Order: sequence, then structure tokens, then C-alpha cells
Amino acid sequence: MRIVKFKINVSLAEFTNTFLSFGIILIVALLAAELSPNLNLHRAIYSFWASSLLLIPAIYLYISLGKLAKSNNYWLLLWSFSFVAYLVHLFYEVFVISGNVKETFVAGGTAIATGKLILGLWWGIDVALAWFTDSSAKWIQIERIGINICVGLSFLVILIFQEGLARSLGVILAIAIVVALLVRSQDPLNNQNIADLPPGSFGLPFLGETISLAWDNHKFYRDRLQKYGSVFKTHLFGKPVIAFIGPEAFTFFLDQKYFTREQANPQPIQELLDWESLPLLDGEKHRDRKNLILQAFTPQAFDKYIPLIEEVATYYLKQWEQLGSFAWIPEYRKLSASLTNALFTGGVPGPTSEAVGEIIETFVKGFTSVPVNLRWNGYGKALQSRDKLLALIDKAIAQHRQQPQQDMLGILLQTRREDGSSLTDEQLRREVLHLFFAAYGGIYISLTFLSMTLAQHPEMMMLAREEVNAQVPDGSLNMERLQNLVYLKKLAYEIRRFYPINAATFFAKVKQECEFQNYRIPKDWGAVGGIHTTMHLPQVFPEPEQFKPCRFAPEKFAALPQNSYVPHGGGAPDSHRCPGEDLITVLIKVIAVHLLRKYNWELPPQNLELNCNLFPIPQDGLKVNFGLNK
Ligand code: HEM
Repeated sequence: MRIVKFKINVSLAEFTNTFLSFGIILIVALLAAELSPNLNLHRAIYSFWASSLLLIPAIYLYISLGKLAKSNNYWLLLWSFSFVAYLVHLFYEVFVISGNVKETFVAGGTAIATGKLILGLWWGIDVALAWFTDSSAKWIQIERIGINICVGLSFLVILIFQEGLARSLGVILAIAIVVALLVRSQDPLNNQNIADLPPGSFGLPFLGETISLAWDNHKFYRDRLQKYGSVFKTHLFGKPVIAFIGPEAFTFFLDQKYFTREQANPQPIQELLDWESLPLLDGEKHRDRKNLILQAFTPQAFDKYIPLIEEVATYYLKQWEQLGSFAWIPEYRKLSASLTNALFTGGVPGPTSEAVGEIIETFVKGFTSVPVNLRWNGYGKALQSRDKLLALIDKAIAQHRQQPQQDMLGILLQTRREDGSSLTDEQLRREVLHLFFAAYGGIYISLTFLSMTLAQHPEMMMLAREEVNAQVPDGSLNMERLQNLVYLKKLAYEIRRFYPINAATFFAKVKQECEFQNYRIPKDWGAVGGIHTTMHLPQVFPEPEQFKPCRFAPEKFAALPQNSYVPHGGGAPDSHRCPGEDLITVLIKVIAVHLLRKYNWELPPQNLELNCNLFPIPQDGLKVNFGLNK
């Protein structure tokens, strides 16, 4: 049953609920005054309290629901009844206690009396507008914000400076305002129409689905792909986000017309990366910077790094030969530390570089820590490690200037734009900081999976060994010789498809509202591309859970849909695609050659299941029995 005909449809139940509450509160207020020595004064005071009691839920609803409040019947009723109670309060103050309007100004002071009367008049006008118009006009919306601020603040100030129940009401009103503001700021939909959004869940208030993502980021994307399909919405790091999985969705996600990386990543990621490096930039600034960085990732540049890689490999292989049995992951971590330190600062393999590895480890942990800097906690220590790495890079830049070297830092110092200009030292140190982060994990994880795969598949170990013996049985390596290792190339590609290395790209932000597969993609929402899930779609990679290097035979690779093989992201080299892609192929080939020329290895019984780390690795650290090939 509807009792009001205007644009607002207040039901009898809604009206009865609020009217009864209003009636009871006001009657109790007026009767309670009977118990006090000054009846009229207390009727004025208690009716103000009654108005406050109704105002608290009204203000809460108005703030937390935003523009939707105009269609919220409980807000309208509470707002109106609170106003009526305020009129009762004014009646007692003006006509019963003071006698008339003129005396009210004398008794209460002109400023206060004027304020109270203007407030009543404005509030009355707003209540009338709320009942008799649809409130969609911009000026009414602005007017309503104004009156809510005035009423809320006036009541707050009056109540909080009193004692007893009045102060308690003031505190409750303040809490209601703060909570409503928080709820509103966290509401991912913030008054949006939700019918045309992709499927998905926003999870818990405030936290969204961040905990599930942090717990196991690969499972997070896998489960949701299964439940909602290749485009779904979620809520991560305080922001609504849409995930894109599969070649078509991934290609859409890479469209720079709709998506940008600028200001797109959570603030802690930006702080850890010292606010400015490739993954956090976009547009012309990114393209310009990327083209300079890419000069250190050419085949000619790789030819300069290969001797460094071989030196580091030889250093550790000798140690492993002596160790015989060991856990391979800690060893690969040391190798990765020595290699990154050699490439980015000119360090030599061994304990000094391994100590840098410890700093990188602490730095990387910051990306999955609670982002509060307490100095002694994970995030605080990560920030300190960031600064240690930056200091190390500064020192290396100075040393490289004095004595030029052929490592990656040396080449980055020589890169030039067409007009001859180069990166400033400030830009360079931040890019190298990010390179430490980007390369360290990628290196030890891909080498871990190379060794594990070859041990688990003796037929692949045999094919790879035959290729090494046939093509590069001895001597130093270079890009030309590595070209001939076609089986190892396929293996290197399948490792990055098969194993869960990166679950997703860096975050992007929606630049302008757009549509994908009839779903609305709202402006300013976050966006992310699913990497591992994209490479495990059976329609693109048949039998995705089988490890098959043959899928990367050149003709099969060329026939794959655009952006289906995306372990390093997608798009053109000067987009956000990882520049380390070919370097990792080179690295896997070089290490595989050095392993297969001389050594054999077996995995003793152990738990090879992958853990839930950001980059999952075998639970027991990949124990190995290692020795010379007989
Ligand atoms: C197995 C090893 C590696 C994998 C799987 C990998 C993967 C990725 C992914 C997924 C991205 C983000 C793409 C995006 O947000 O769209 C990325 C970015 C990046 N990676 Fe790698 N990476 C690896 C190794 C390396 C290495 C060895 C280096 C450098 C020596 C490197 C340097 C970078 C840089 C500089 C970016 C930022 C690119 C940009 O935003 O323009 N990565 N990588």
C-alpha cells in the first residue's frame, strides 16, 4: 500500500516504523520534562535531544548512501521527523520560554537566535524539496550537502559541549559521521548502476578480497576464472578492480586508450619502488624511458653479459660439485644475487654479492607485508633495504663513471636518445632499483624450474644434452652459438608457460569508461591482466597441465592468438612488456649448457609441491644429489 504519490514511494510499513519511533521518542522527551523543576526549559532541551536521536541515523544514511539517499525512504522519513522534533524544540524556546521572536533574540543573543531560525527555515525548505521534487537537480544536491553539513555540525557542537546524555549523543553523532564517511569512501560502487558490470565479488567491507589475493595469488585468479569467467570484478588494496584473462581480454587490457599505469598501483608498491620507474609510468614519458632502457636488452648487449653469466655459473657449479647433496633453491638465490649484482653494480660472485641478495630478499618481502612503516616490521625493513640498494647503486654509478664497464649498468650509462641526451642519475638509480626487484626472483625461479623439469623428465634431459653436445660441446658462448639451441629454447618457453611464476601484471587504471563483452568498465577503477591463467586456457594451449616443449615449435608458436603467451606481459616491446624476456631465454640456455656439459643430478624423495609464495617454489627447497656426469 502506497500513501504518497510524488516521485517518492514510501510504504506504510516504512512510515509506521519511523513515525512510531518518532512518536515514542518525542512523547518520552516531553513527559521526562515533567520530572524536572523547570518544565518548559526541559521540554525545549529534551525535544532537541529527541531531534538529535532521529538525526543520527538520518545523517548516517545520507553520508553512507550518497546520492542514493534521495531514493532512500528511511533517510527521508528520519530527516523529516528529526526536523519536526526540532520545530517542537524551537516552539518551546521561542513561544513558551521567551514569549515571542523579539524576546528570543534578546535572551539568546542575535547571532545564536538568527542561526537557529535560519537553520530551521533552510531545513524546512529542504524537507519540502525532498518530498515534493525528485531532487535530481544539481542545485538541490548541492543545497542538500550544505544543509546536512550545517545541521550536522551545529548539533555536534551544541551536544558535545554539554554534559551527560547530551555529550553522549554528540559522541554517537560524531562516530556515525566518521563511520558513514569510511563506508562511503570504501563503497566501490559509490552510487553506480551495477547491472552491467562484470560478475564477481567485492568481498569484505574495507578489505575487499585483498586477503585471499595475498594468501595465494595464483589460486585467487584460478578460482575466480572458474567461477565468473574471463572478466570479473573484485576489490583489492582499497579499490574496485577488473581482471582480464585470456588472449582477447588481455589484448583489450593492453589498449592504452582505455588503461594507464600512472597512479594505478597501490601506494606501498609506489613507495617501495621509490615512486618512479617503468611500471609506474605511462604515455610518452614511459615510451621515452623504455626506449632508453631497451638499449641494454639488445642481442649485442647480451653478448657482453654472456661472459658475466658464464663466470657466475662456473663459480657456483664448482661449489655444487663439492657439496654433492644440497637444497638447490638457496643456492640459486645466491647465484641470482651474484648475477644481478654483477649486471647492475659490477660486483663479483661470492659472499659480498650474496649479502646484497639478503638485502634484495628483505626488499622484495615488503611487497607482501602489511604496509605500515614501523621500522622493525616487514614493510619498514623493506624500505630500509630499498635505501641500502639505492646507496649501493649510487656508489656503482660513480665507480662506473670513473672506470667504464661492459655490464648492464655500464650500457645503461651509455644509452642515448636521438638528440644525444640520456637518463639523469636520479632516473637511472630508480630504474636499476626496479631491475634488482624484477630480475632477482625471475632468475632464481626460472633456473629452479629448469633443473626440476630436467630431473623429472629424463627424456627431455637426454634431448637437451644431445643438443648441447652436438652444437656447443665446449668453449665460451655467444649469441650466435646460442641461436642453434632450438630445443633448449622450446624448453625455456614452456617453463614460463607451465609454472606459476607471475599470476598477474602490474595494476593499471581505467582512463575512460569503456565496454568489453557488453560489460561496463567504469572510469578510475583498477585493472589487471591474468598471466598464468591466460596461459592455461585449454582452448589456446591444449592439455595445459602437461609440460610439452613441442608446443613452442616455431610454426605452432607463430599460430598462437595475439597475447596468449604472456609470461612477461603482452604488447609491443616499448609497451609495458618485460624487457627481460629474451635475457631469461639466454640465461636458461647458458646455465643449461654449463649444467649439461659436465653434470648430472637427481632429486631424492621430497615434497615438490609448490608453496603459496608470491612466486611459488617447491616446498622442500628442491633437494638434489649433484655430481659429475660419468
Ligand atoms: C622469468 C623471469 C621474468 C618474468 C616471468 C618477468 C615477468 C614480468 C612481468 C609479468 C612484467 C609486468 C608486465 C606488465 O605489467 O604488463 C614485467 C615487467 C618488467 N620486467 Fe620482467 N620478468 C622476468 C625477468 C626480468 C628480468 C631478468 C628483467 C631485467 C633484467 C626484467 C625487467 C622488467 C622490467 C624493467 C619491467 C617493467 C616494464 C615496464 O613496465 O615497461 N624482468 N616482467
